[in-house]
Formats: sequence, C-alpha cells, structure tokens
Amino acid sequence: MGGGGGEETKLPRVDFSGVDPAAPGTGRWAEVHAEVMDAVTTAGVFEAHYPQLTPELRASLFRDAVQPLFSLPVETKRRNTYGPGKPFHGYMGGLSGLDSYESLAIVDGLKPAPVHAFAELMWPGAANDSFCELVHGAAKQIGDLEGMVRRMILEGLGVENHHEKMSESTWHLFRMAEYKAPNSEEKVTGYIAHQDTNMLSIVCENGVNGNEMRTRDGEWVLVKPSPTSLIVNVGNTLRAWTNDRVHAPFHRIMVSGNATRYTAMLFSVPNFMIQAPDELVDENHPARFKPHDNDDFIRFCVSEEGARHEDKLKAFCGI
Ligand SMILES: O=C(O)CCC(=O)C(=O)O
Ligand SMILES: [Fe+2]
Repeated sequence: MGGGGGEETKLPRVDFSGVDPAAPGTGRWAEVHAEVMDAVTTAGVFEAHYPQLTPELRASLFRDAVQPLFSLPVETKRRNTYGPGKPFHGYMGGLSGLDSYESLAIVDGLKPAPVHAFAELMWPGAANDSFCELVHGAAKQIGDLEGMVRRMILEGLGVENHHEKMSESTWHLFRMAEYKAPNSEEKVTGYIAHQDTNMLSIVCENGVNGNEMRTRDGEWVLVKPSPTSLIVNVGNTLRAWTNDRVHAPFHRIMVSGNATRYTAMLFSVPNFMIQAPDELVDENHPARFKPHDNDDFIRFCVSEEGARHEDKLKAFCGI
C-alpha cells in the first residue's frame, strides 16, 4: 500500500449487540470493554457492530430526513447558524476546494427541543414530526453508544469515577453531511485530512464509503463498515483529557463514482476545562498538555497559526 492510499483494510470490529447502556458491567460488557481499549489505544478508531440502530431506521433516516434536508435551497440551509465565533456548530458549505461537501448540525441533538427548533428553521410552519422522530431516534441510539464507549475508556484507564460528572457537562453535536457524487472514477477530496477536535465521534454512513483513516504507519486506508456498523473514532480532546493514553487518528473523506455519500454523525463535546485527572499523571506519564478550554483549542485549529501545525494539540498546549 502506498501513501496515495485508499487501500481497503479491516478496522478493529467490536460487537455491541446486546450490550446494555443502562447496565454497565453486565452481560458481554467486560469482553467488549477489552476490545474497545485495545482499539482506542492502538488505531484510535474501530467499527462498532450496533444493530440497536436498526437497518430500517438507518435507511429511513437517510431517505426521509437527510436527503430532503440537503435538497433545500442553500439560503435555507444557511439559516442553520449558532452565531459567529462557533466553528463547526452549524451549516458548512461552499468551502474552498471542497465542492462536493455540505453539512448541517444540531447543537444538543440528543434533546428533542433543539431537533424541533432545527426542523422549524428548515421548514417553517410545516409538519416536521417524522423528521424529528427520525433524527432524534437515531441520535439517541448513537448517543447510547457514545456513552458506553466513553464509560468503557474511563473504566479501562481506572478513572470511571469521573464518568458521571463528565457526562453531565458533555453536550452532543449531531451533524449530517452530503458528499455529492463527482461522477468520475477520479477521487476528489470530500473533506480534508484532520483530527477531530472533540471527545468521541461516531459516523453512520448511507452505504457509500469514503472515510479514509491514516494508520500510525502513515498509510491511508479506506474504512468499509458493514451495513450494521458505525465508525467510532477518538478526537484530540479525549486524547488531551487522558494525558495522551488514546490515539486520535487523522482521517479524510475521498469520494468517487456516481453515488452520493451521506453521513449522520454524533460528536461529544466538553463543557469543562480539559485537564487530565491526577490519576493519569505520574512519573511514567508526565503531564503532556496544559489545561485548556476546548473552544480555545478549536479556534486555534481553524486559525492561520493552527493551520501551520500537523499536531495541533501539541502545538496549542503541549508541554
Ligand atoms: O462524514 C464523514 O464520514 C466524516 C466527516 C468527518 O470526519 C468530520 O466531520 O469530522
Ligand atoms: Fe472527522
């Protein structure tokens, strides 16, 4: 495999069927937990087999909610904004060099009211119950997975005592993206290579692949999740909070062919200062990052200065 990449590979695959978010530690939890720890400390990404998000709901989410949303006029989609100075919070499109990419995002997408408010903004005065049910239903299922994975990671690092407090001050961004089919065999960039600037990211695809992950050896590999799988990856925020115990992989979206790629994603975002807990800092693991506000880190990532650095977290707050 060469650096030009996009070769297929198998990511670690973790089977979450029957794992109950409401009953941590029971059933297959321990076995799944070990696989999650292995994946996040090595590749930083895995495929989660998660039939709790049913194939019917997935299909309907893309067909009846996500696709109609992207068919709206761009002026309408641009109403999806949460004000200035909040990169990644709302509509993204018309980005230089990313002709095929557009996305919309709901802040606090796990809660019904923000989903309703978003739908009302897109289709004022229209019936939008079915859109809301689909989006909220899918977000809720994906949110359960996010909570389980995050809890397992904290358990694996021996800091599960922080989980509840962390969850209380974590919010979720639900983003829907479209990568228009380029109608060519030539691959085009749907989204440039980056590390995520949040805790955990979970991606649900519509069956059209395009997510390429950079392995620790520097090779780009195409992720081909099964139709019942979601892609879970670690972001730089969790890497910082764990004092560098987990890996935040670079990834990019490359699209080709005649099918449009749609994704629905959930990002967990902190509302607290990012500082590794004392338990994760010792002689063998000296503090790697200064305590910081994640919003400041995000602003750095999108700044001119940030653009000059590959490892933006280290450049921003590395010790
Ligand atoms: O749409 C996707 O497949 C993932 C996009 C992504 O990596 C991101 O929005 O951070
Ligand atoms: Fe990403």
